[in-house]
Amino acid sequence: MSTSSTNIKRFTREEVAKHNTENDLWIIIDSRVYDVTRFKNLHPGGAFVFLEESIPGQDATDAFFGLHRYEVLERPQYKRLQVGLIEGEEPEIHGKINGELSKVPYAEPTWLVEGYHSPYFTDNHRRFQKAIRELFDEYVYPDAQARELDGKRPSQSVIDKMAELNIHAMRMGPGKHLKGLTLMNGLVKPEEYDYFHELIISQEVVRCGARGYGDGLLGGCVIGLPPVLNFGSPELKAKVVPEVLSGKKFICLAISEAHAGSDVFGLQTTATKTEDGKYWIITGAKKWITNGTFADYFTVGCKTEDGFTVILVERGEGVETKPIKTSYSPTAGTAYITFDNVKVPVENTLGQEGGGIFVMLSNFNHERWVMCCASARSQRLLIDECLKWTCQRKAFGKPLHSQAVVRAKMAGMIARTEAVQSWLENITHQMCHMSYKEQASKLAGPIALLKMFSTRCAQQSSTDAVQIFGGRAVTQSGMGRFIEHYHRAVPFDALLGGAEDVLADLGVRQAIRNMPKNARL
Ligand code: HEM
Repeated sequence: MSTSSTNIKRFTREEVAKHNTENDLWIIIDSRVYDVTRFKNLHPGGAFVFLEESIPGQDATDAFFGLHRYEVLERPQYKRLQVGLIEGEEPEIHGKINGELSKVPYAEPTWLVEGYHSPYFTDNHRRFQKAIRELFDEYVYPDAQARELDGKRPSQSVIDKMAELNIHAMRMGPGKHLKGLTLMNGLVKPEEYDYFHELIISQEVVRCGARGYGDGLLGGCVIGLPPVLNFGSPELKAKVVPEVLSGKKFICLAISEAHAGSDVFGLQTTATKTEDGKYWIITGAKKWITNGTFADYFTVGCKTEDGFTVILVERGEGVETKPIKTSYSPTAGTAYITFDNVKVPVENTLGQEGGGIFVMLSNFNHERWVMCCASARSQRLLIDECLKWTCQRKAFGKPLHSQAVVRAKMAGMIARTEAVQSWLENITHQMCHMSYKEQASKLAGPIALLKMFSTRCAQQSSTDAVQIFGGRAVTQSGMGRFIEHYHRAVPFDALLGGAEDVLADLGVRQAIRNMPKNARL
């Protein structure tokens, strides 16, 4: 036995082999030596596993990684079990390294993989991605894991950190609202900021693998603030926008109702004017409202005399929000909201009275495109998890990937993910070169079809991932915890922003409308 300069004791494998009894039991995992003599009786997997023939005093690396995620070794209570390292060896296995790109094939989009090229992303995008990833790995990822467990909304400290760098503002896309702001400590100038920068933020958020938290992290603002930005009066914007973008107040989009989801004309929440014409009186209920439980502002779709009108409501008398228990976590703050004779100044009307459909439609494209960014990136988590698992898990004496059926599932998963990202990058490029109006006329169909395609791919891949992980994909802890979470939450992706069939139909109807009158077979 020797002690290195870093004070870690070094043992030869022969020395470790002597600690091979029930009362003196050591094991080796990736060159690290663990004394599990006392721990074995507390081990969640039982004491007996340590007494099997191939374990006491021996290298248990393969046995360990067939049953545990790397993160188990990082927990402080287990780190303490390490008594030293093997002489002349260094640990090689690692879990997630903060800020780094995954080296697992297809786990990152091509533009981030060394040796590959992209016509769309510049060096500035690359520097931006690196800075965002470092920040999110350090602050967002740990908060996401903790909040998924306790169900609380994302910590204010994370929201403040993002506000400091103007990330909430950047999530609204390029535009006038960025003017004069310092973005990511000056890494990108407001006039340089484009949809590819925004795509990077939307894609990095979902790497935390916590779907409810992802929405909790001000998803409501991404869809609820644009109507204020684009259609609010200058006075209203001057009050609300800085409060929301600085993370001091929260906003959500409140359109869907128990009896009307995608069908905005079926809404029953009504807004009627007071006799003096100065106020709206709003009554009704909204359902499935992301961030609603903690929102201060509600961008509300209302039935009015002239049709459908969008009005900004501030939390106050007559507004009540109740949490809805969803298939993902309460972190998202999904709410059932009731408005009981809520009095709102008419100055809070967003856009024209009766022009609500225009307000909503102009919001849909960007909103659905953000959803595509998230869905496309989230599918890579499945690839990353499944490739690692199929390599480290041995069944019938061989790694899982030795089964052709497993490889075939992986092939589909990779092909679908790459197809979705490529189409997304193409559409993003179009957005960078089109006015908002052009985007509305030329891209509504393609974005709807991409969203439909992306979530179908995601659902197929998640079903395949469950098959690959087996029983582990249905438990909320352990090896398959991210797969379990993904599979549980993915149907939601396929609904928000319009159900798959509705979007598919929208895309094809637009194509039919654009058919040249003289085209014949
Ligand atoms: C320092 C060494 C070890 C630590 C700290 C440890 C810790 C844990 C923990 C925390 C769990 C709960 C599940 C999870 O969070 O993933 C677990 C489960 C388990 N462990 Fe270990 N373990 C160690 C070594 C081993 C070894 C060497 C074996 C096998 C030879 C083993 C077999 C199991 C089994 C069978 C389960 C149950 C797995 C399941 O429910 O899917 N463990 N262990």
